[in-house]
Order: sequence, then C-alpha cells, then structure tokens
Amino acid sequence: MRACVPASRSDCKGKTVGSLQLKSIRKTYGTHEVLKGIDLEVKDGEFVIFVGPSGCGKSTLLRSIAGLEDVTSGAVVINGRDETLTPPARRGIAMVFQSYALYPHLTVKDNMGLGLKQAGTAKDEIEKRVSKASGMLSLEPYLARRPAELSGGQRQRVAIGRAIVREPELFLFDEPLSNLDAALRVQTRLEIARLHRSLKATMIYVTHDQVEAMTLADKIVVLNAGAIEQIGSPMELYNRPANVFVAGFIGSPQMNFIAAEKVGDHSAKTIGVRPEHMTLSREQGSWAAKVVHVEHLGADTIIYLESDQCGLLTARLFGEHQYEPDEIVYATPDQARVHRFDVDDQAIR
Ligand SMILES: Nc1ncnc2c1ncn2[C@@H]1O[C@H](COP(=O)(O)OP(=O)(O)OP(=O)(O)O)[C@@H](O)[C@H]1O
Repeated sequence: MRACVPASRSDCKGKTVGSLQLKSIRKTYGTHEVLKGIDLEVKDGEFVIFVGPSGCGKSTLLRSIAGLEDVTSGAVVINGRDETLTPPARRGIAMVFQSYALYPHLTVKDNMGLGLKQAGTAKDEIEKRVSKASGMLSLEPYLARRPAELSGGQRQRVAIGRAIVREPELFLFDEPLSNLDAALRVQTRLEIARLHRSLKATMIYVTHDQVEAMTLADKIVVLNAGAIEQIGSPMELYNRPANVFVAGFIGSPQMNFIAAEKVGDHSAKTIGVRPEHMTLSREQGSWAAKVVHVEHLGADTIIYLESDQCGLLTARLFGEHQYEPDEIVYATPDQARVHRFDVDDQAIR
C-alpha cells in the first residue's frame, strides 16, 4: 500500500486542511514597530477574528499571512510548511478584500474562474467549481453580468465565490462587509457563517464590528498597539476579560470602570461593571446618580448617569423604561458579575 503523502492543499481524505502558526512575527516601517512579536496558533477549520482599535496592526498582520507584506522577522507556517518567503500566489490562501477587487471588464463567471485559469486548471474543472460556488452563494442568475451591473452585496458574494473556487487552505477576509449597508451586512454575515459551516474551512477575518466578531468567531484575537492582549472564544472574552483593555474593548456600550477605593473596595484598583449588569431604582440602591441622557432602542433602554461617587456610568436595561434627565436614581451592580482589576490593570480572578 502506498503511504499517504498529503498534497499541498488536501489531506489524505481529499479534505482541504488549513492550520496556521505565526511565530514571533515582527514588522517595522522605518522606526515604527507595527507588529511586536505575534505568536498565534490557528487550527484546521477554525474561524479566527482579529479585532482592535484603528492602527493596532490587524490588516498588517493579515497581509503578512497572505504574503502581501514581508515580515521583518518571525515565521509564517501554513500546514507545517514555512511559507515566510513564499510569494502570495503560492501560499495556498485566498483573500477577500473590502473593495471586492473584481475585474470590471469580466463577467461574474470569468471573475470567479480567472485565478484557476491563470493557474492552468482544466476548463471542465473550472466550470464545475464555479458552478458549485455560484450555487452556494445564489449567484447563478448573475453569472453573465459584469460587476457594474451588480449590487454591493452581490459583488462581495462574487469576491467570496472567487476565493471558494480556489479551494484554499486559508481564507483571509479584510473587513469584507464594511462597504455594505446595515441590512446587507447582517445577510452577508449569515452567509459567511453558513459557508464556514459547510466548507469547514479555516478562516481568518479582520473587522471593526463587534457583532461580527462575537457572532462569527470561534476565537477572537484582541490586538492593541501591535501586540496580542488576549485570545479566547467570544464568551470567554466577554465573561473573563484578562485586563482593563479587553474589558473595555469587548462589549457595547462599554464596561463601566470605577475607582475601587471610591466604592470601599481596597483589594482592587478598578472595578468593572457591564451596563447590562446594572439595575436602576428610584427608591434605593448602591450608588446615587443623576440621569444625564436616555436612549430608547426599542428592545433596550440605555441610560447615561453621573455619580459623585463613581463618575460617569451607563446602564442598559431590558425593555422600555421611563427615566427623565436630571432625576436622581440609584444604580446597583450585579455583584456576581463585577470584574476586579489590580494596579497593573490585570484581572483579579
Ligand atoms: N506601508 C506603510 N508604511 C508605513 N506605515 C504603515 C504602512 N502600512 C501601515 N502602516 C502603519 O502601521 C500601523 C498599523 O496599520 P494597520 O493598517 O495594520 O492597522 P489596522 O489595525 O488594520 O487599522 P484600521 O482598523 O484603521 O484599518 C498604522 O500605524 C499604520 O499607519
């Protein structure tokens, strides 16, 4: 019996495999160190999302995985192969950009098949893969159209289809939904989730959108100033943030931070309470505060408060609540869900 040697893009059962290891990735532009030694392990089939404030290095990291940026030092290992010096086209990755990057003079069908054609794939194989991907993305009615004749959402589906037909080891997405309007973002987000389930492919995705990160990711990587603050599942990051940065970054509205000594807690520097873990009462409670502003969102009410003891506070109450600006209320945190942080801003467990 012949030993099974995995081909570049498939394991022995013919399934595309896609693990990734980043080893001490550093990237500098001149004297500016944009990535400060990133170590990351992505398993086959995982959906990993990079989040972080603008300029923290998310796109640079994604582009370094793709080979569109040369790293200053460190290694990019795909399926056990060191691909640090491999040109982008030979890394076994496909990238979907915010700007779609479609060829305007080609039809949808030709846009989707172009990469395969350039790689010398047989015509009937291209037909087969384009037909399968267009079926998955409901693009069959548009195959003869050019990009200018499509909506933004349809163009992004073509860009995703172009990635699918290549059967890459890794799918990389750079803010793919940010040019779409709110309703289309939700619809396309659901499609990407469904695709991930059916393809069981490894996907790495950059976004600014917390809802995208929380709903799509198996694993979120929180970046800050070129370094990883925490890696975890969405609920781990929400329930057990490692530090003040992650606690403040994940969750909307943002977690309330209160100087611990102001509320009589001398074993922590800061305490954190998520707005949804606070109750309000007109009669009694932990912290007196004045209502500053009320936002009625339909399902929720967001109430902004000013407290002499705690500073600015935000409460998020389920349903509709009639509080008026300038009235005095009492805010009470759910003690079981209070987060505590030490002098180095690290979570106290
Ligand atoms: N070609 C370049 N030359 C010099 N500096 C660059 C270059 N590309 C990116 N940078 C800098 O590297 C840093 C990280 O940029 P990057 O685009 O990776 O951030 P980001 O987290 O993706 O930001 P955003 O969320 O705003 O897209 C920024 O300070 C940026 O100005």
